Amino acid sequence: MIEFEHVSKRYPERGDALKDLTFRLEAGEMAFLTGHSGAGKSTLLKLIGLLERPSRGSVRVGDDDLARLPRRRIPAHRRRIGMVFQDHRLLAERSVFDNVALPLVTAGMTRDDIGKRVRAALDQVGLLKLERALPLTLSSGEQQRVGIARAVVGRPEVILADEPTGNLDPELSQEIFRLFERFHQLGVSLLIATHDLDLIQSLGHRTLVLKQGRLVADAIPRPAAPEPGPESDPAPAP
Ligand SMILES: Nc1ncnc2c1ncn2[C@@H]1O[C@H](COP(=O)(O)OP(=O)(O)OP(=O)(O)O)[C@@H](O)[C@H]1O
Repeated sequence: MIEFEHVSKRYPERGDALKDLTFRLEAGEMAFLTGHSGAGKSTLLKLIGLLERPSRGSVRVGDDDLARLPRRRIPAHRRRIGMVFQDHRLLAERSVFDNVALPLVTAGMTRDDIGKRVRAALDQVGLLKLERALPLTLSSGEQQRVGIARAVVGRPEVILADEPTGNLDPELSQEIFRLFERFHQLGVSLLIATHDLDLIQSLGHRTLVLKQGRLVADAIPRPAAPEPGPESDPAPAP
């Protein structure tokens, strides 16, 4: 569960990025976050990952009020969250395996456990055969799947994705969103910031819309009505 209560975020040099946001994402829920460039999407995700702190209001993740989380528990909090970025942020000189292993190495896991977890994560994203490859030898869709494997390798409760398909064509974007839906079916909570309105519309999950830092809509989009065909044309007058 993620809960924002009257959250505002002000960057001293730029002013308000988020204004009085209140919403709740239930455990296991999948939702999209959309809005114009500069609307505050990345800032909202950063508050959940504790990469930024709110200026006002409270953010809760599970039982934790993030403002009261002791410093020593911040690494454990970050491990509950898998982050996926538009630009993958992979280490170019390290193999796919090493990139995915990184969060587990940082967490001090044993080599055996790391091997098992990394291969399971690569299997989930369909990249088991490429574990020795270097990221730059992969397509952008494959690189993004490595980024997703790295995000899920620690078995997070929450996945936050910031424009994960920003660099991908529509077919690869579909593939990435199908992967996210699979994690959703496994019980992971997901909040995905995206500009891809067609995909949002077609998938029919809850969508939060930000405009200049305010939450201006929170609803499940209905699929677009089909264009009226000839059979639905009104009968000609006799
Ligand atoms: N570290 C920062 N320091 C100062 N201002 C920032 C910082 N990060 C974001 N901002 C400002 O906060 C506002 C919201 O930015 P944010 O990146 O959250 O929007 P966004 O909706 O993710 O945009 P985009 O879709 O372009 O990524 C913008 O005006 C931006 O300039």
